[in-house]
Order: sequence, then C-alpha cells, then structure tokens
Amino acid sequence: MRKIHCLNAISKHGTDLLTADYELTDNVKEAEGILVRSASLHEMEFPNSLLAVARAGAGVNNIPLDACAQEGIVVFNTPGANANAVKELVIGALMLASRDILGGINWCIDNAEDANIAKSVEKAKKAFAGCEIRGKKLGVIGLGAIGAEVANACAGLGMEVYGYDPFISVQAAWMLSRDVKHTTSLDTIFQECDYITLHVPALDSTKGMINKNALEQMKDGVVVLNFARDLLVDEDAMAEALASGKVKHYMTDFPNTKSVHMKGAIVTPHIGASTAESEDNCAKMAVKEIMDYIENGNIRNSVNYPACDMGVKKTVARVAVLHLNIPNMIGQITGVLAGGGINISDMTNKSRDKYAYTLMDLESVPDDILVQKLNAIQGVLRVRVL
Ligand SMILES: NC(=O)c1ccc[n+]([C@@H]2O[C@H](COP(=O)([O-])OP(=O)(O)OC[C@H]3O[C@@H](n4cnc5c(N)ncnc54)[C@H](O)[C@@H]3O)[C@@H](O)[C@H]2O)c1
Ligand SMILES: O=C(O)CC[C@@H](O)C(=O)O
Repeated sequence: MRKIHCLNAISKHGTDLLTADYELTDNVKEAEGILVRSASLHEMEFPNSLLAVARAGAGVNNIPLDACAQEGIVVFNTPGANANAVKELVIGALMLASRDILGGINWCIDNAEDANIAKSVEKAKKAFAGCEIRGKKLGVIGLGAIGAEVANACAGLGMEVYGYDPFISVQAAWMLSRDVKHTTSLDTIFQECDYITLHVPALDSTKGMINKNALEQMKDGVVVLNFARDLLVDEDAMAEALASGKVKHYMTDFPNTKSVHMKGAIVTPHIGASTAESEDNCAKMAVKEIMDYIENGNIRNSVNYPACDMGVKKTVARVAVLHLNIPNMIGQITGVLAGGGINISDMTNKSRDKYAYTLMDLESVPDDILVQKLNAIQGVLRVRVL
C-alpha cells in the first residue's frame, strides 16, 4: 500500500482521487508522497521513502526545492489552479481601497441602536465617500496565471492596465487581453500607476522589490496590493510611506507583526486561495501529479525537476533515474543496462538547470545488482523500478 501524508488539510475532492493502492498516513516517516499547502518543510528531515511533494497551490517558498532535488524528491505545484480565487479577492481589495466600505460598515454597526439611523446616515455618509477605479491606471507586476487574470479583469472594468513581466511565458502572453499595455520598465509602473498589484513568486530576485526607492517614485496616494508574499515588500519602508500619506492603502494578504500595525494597511488572513473551488482544483491537480509520478514516473508541473511524460507504463518494467545534469550520465546508465543484457524499448532524458531525469521502458526487469550498479553511478540521486 502506498502511503501519502497530508501536512495541511487537503480537500477531500483531491484525496478521494487516490485509488485503492493508496492510503493516507499520519506518519510522515513512512510516506512516499506529501501533500502540502502553506506548511513549511524547511526544517523537515525527509524520510528515504519520500518520492514526491505536491504543493496544492502556487507559491513554493515553504519548500527547500534544491535540498529536495539533491535527495531525489520531486516537488510539484498546481499552476493556475487557484488563480481565479486570487483574482476575485484582488478585485475585492481594489474596491475596499477605493471606497470606504469598511468604515461605512463599521458606522452602521456602531449606530445600530440609533432610532433615527435612516435619517442620520444621509449626513454621516459623506465621511465614507471614495473614488471609482474606472479610468485609473493599474500596474500589474508579474503576468503569470494570477497576474494575467487580474490584468484582463481590470481592463474589463475600465482601468488602464500596464503589465510588467520580463520572463512571461508564451502561454501567459496568449492569455493577456490586447487592452493590457506591456511595459518593460518597472519604473514606469512605479511612476505612472494609481494602483500597483504584485503577482510574482518570492525569489531572491523579487524579495524587497517594493522598497524605499520604489515607494519614493510612486504617485502620492498610490494603493499597493500584495496578494503574492510579504517578503516582496520592505515593510519598514511601507510603514513610513503609509504614515506620510505617500501610500493611501497597503492591501496585503499577509498578516505579520509589522503589517497588522500599519496605519492604512488593510490586512486579510492569507485567504487568496481560500475558496471551495480553488481548494478542490489545487487538491485534485496535486493528487493526480503525485500518482502519475509514483505509478508512471511522469513529471508534470514540477518546480525542481524537468517535465517528462512517457504516458502510462505498459512494459514489464520502467526505470526512473533522477541524476545530476552532468556529462556521460546517459552513456553510463544505458551501459549498465546493456551489461545486464536488458533491451531499452523507449527512453527520454530531460534536464533542468543542475538536475536531469532519465525514464526508460525496458523489455525485462532489472535485478537488484543492476539497480545497485545504477545507484552507484556518480551523480545518480535516486533510481526507481516501476
Ligand atoms: N494570497 C494567496 O493565497 C496566493 C495564492 C496563490 C498564489 N500566491 C502567490 O502569487 C504568486 C504568483 O502566482 P501565479 O500562480 O501567478 O504564479 P505564476 O508562476 O503563474 O506567475 C508568476 C509570474 O511572475 C513572473 N516573474 C518572476 N520574476 C519576476 C520579476 N522579477 N518581475 C516581474 N515578473 C516576474 C514570472 O515570469 C511569472 O509569469 C505565487 O508565487 C504565490 O507566492 C498567493
Ligand atoms: O494554500 C493556501 O491556502 C495558500 C496558497 C497560496 O499562498 C499559493 O501560493 O498558492
């Protein structure tokens, strides 16, 4: 029986897809697969049994990707599966930042016992007047699954949308509305936009991208929306910019000891992906990815190994070798199998940065000695016979 450990609550719509060969276990030490949302794996000691981690979500900064790759553990995420949920919350945040909806609601609560509320509201309401987003300039930083949806939706709401993403994928570029203006300059976004929304991953290259210098370039009264990760914003600089009125509102989905005390910050409790639909989508995609990898060795949507798909295993044996991307690996791997008199009927080799993957369909099953020889090749990180 194959064991899967859930580090967070994972939607039953996903775990129900696990076939009779699988069971959920509370004991991570015996797990072949881990399903996780935002729990951190940075301090975890990985058991030898662990083949794959699937993040039911987009951001993978809670997982040590390189350490996993070194141990032959493939990490997956679920691109796009929660994009609509985040887009809808960003639109809600644009409204909250532009109209004093929260102040107005609180006024109604505070005045609930006023018998004349129906009259007094007409005087009081001017305190909660706001502005419209139509015609305002929105800068979208990062045009992946979420950024592209936000950009398109806001263009549809009549905003003048500028998009910045030097690494945009062809697929994401196809998704973009022709109304979204492409800019290659982050400074243009900072200097021109009334609203700026972040949709990039937390990487060394993106951490602190909204810093003092960026904030100083922005228009007075700008609104910054952060539904990506708190690390993208220098929050000391943001607190100062809010206090001075440079930034009107900082809309963030990441409560921390700084953001929750900032005057003018409107903080939500990391609920960007918290809809039933998104949780189901992410869980279903994560479970399918992990099962396809465990059973067939196929890698789809990995963030630390290359994509590789040889379909459903049909031969008597399929061997999967995770290894370093260095010279002469294919020669050595196929040499070991040839030395054992085994014919390879089909094979694929793919690489991604430091790591590579060789998947082979064989006409006979390699014995333990051959598997040991494969494992002994310098640069081989894990061998599996499926
Ligand atoms: N609040 C939430 O609950 C929630 C939910 C989902 C995702 N997220 C966060 O949002 C991020 C984006 O999610 P996604 O699904 O759109 O991911 P994605 O991978 O589809 O898109 C990310 C985009 O950022 C771009 N990018 C990378 N570095 C950049 C840079 N320096 N400048 C501009 N663009 C850059 C990439 O080219 C890519 O197009 C995730 O990494 C995650 O941290 C948060
Ligand atoms: O799992 C969640 O609730 C958060 C997911 C989100 O942060 C992501 O990066 O996909």
